[in-house]
Amino acid sequence: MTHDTYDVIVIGGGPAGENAAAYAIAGSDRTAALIERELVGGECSYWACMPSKALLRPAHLLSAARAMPGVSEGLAPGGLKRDAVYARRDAFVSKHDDSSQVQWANNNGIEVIRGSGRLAGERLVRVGDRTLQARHAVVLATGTAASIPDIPGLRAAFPWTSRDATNMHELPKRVVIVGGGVVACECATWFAALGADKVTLLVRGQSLLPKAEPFAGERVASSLRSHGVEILFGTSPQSVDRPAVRDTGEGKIHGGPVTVDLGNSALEADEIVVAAGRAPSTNGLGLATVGIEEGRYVEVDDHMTVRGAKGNWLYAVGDVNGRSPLTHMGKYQARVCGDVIAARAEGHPFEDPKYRATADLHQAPQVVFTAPEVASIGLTEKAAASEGYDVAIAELDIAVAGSALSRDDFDGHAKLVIDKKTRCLVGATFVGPDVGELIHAATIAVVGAVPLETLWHAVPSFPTVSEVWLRLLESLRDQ
Ligand SMILES: Cc1cc2nc3c(=O)[nH]c(=O)nc-3n(C[C@H](O)[C@H](O)[C@H](O)COP(=O)(O)OP(=O)(O)OC[C@H]3O[C@@H](n4cnc5c(N)ncnc54)[C@H](O)[C@@H]3O)c2cc1C
Ligand SMILES: NC(=O)c1ccc[n+]([C@@H]2O[C@H](COP(=O)([O-])OP(=O)(O)OC[C@H]3O[C@@H](n4cnc5c(N)ncnc54)[C@H](O)[C@@H]3O)[C@@H](O)[C@H]2O)c1
Repeated sequence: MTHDTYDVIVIGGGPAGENAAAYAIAGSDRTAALIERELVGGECSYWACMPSKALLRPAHLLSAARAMPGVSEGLAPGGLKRDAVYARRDAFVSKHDDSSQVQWANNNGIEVIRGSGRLAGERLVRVGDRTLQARHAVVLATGTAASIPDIPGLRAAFPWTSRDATNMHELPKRVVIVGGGVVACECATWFAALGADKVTLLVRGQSLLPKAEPFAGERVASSLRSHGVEILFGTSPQSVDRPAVRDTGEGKIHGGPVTVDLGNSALEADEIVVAAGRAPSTNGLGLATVGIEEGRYVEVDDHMTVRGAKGNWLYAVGDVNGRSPLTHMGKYQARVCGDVIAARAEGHPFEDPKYRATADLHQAPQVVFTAPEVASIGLTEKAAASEGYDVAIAELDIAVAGSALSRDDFDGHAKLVIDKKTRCLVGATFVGPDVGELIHAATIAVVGAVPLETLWHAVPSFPTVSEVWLRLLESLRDQ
């Protein structure tokens, strides 16, 4: 057995782990090991953000082209060319070859160790038959995995998860999706756009995207329906039956037809996709060896230090801490974490705001790449009320010169949530084509605590979709 010592050991080489390692040793002679059991780059690069957005973008472009006189007439008949879309997606996931990310790590002084890492006591990590010792810090960045609900027959039916849906090579003609959250809505969008005959969403609640402003879920539902997607609210599978299950590989149809019992009725499909949330990848991580409970999100303070572990050497960043399961917020936490590790290692004070994650709980932006897109930052009206804010609301359809020019069928809606006491935004939501590009202005207004009186002087260019800001501010002039 060999013992190796590093200044920093990171378990999990997704976007959060990579950034924590890089920031913790940047500009120093500290050493870092990054332990990864699959591919460096993590879920985001190969099975989540990148492939899903690569599948969705062609659908958005085709829809915009179809709505534009002078362009639509020149389009070839039929829909998207599936093989070309898959080929571009495969390029974005580097055909599941992580050598360029390993090269990036090496160029930044990080040693990549292949294998499954687990804690073995204070500052000790086991990987294979090696025991590694950390001088300064161990960072947990192991992410999450898809949850499979405990529905009789579901697991045995070998359902698709988001890994298969994002890496699909075969299109199930009839597909049932369990869930009504972000993954379910994005998946339904690309299945319909790529030519599935029947897409059915089984939503146990009464709305899509329940964490967003209600109008967002309503607009996405109405658009999905207009593309032939059936949405069954208040519905959860009672049991699932698939007599012929085959391990055909990722993104290939996993056997014969699936029957989903809905209680009063049954549905038959060629594939069932589970999009019912995520669970933290902490089982087998050895948390018990340092007194932390396994199988739960790892709780951290704002420095990303794990609560309950003595001695300020154990950190957790990204999805595994459950604070804000988005790539950009995991990377933000990783930058904070890396800077804190560096400051502690060098004996510097770390009182400055850059050493504390303050934006990931209530000031996180998110773009859901459905058609229409849903872009939001901060608190919804309901969340602001439950946080005790007395709020003013500005809300209107996005109907400005810029939107009319961008596409003939532009249909969008915007809402601002303003704290009456400070006259600053605490939340904003935009729904419409390409509104993802509007959200950073709102993020700056929320995080920068820019009062309405100052925002008035931030004049949007004519004719852009951003002119909606002027309309929203005008609607607040008497409040
Ligand atoms: C379908 C889908 C689409 C998404 N789209 C977006 C999007 O558009 N934008 C966005 O911001 N977010 C999106 N997300 C969320 C995003 O993928 C996650 O927030 C992000 O991947 C979290 O990064 P992470 O580094 O914390 O974890 P991960 O990316 O999950 O990486 C964790 C890594 O740790 C490794 N690992 C786990 N346990 C061990 C161990 N014991 N030893 C060694 N290695 C281990 C894993 O193999 C993995 O590589 C999407 C998620 C899904 C499912
Ligand atoms: N564009 C993006 O930013 C993006 C895209 C995809 C995923 N993500 C992130 O990835 C994470 C996972 O997304 P998700 O959609 O899987 O989770 P989610 O929490 O957004 O949605 C889960 C859905 O599954 C349903 N569900 C849960 N258990 C169920 C059960 N037993 N039976 C029936 N339905 C059940 C819930 O009611 C909910 O509708 C989220 O944090 C999301 O923000 C982000």
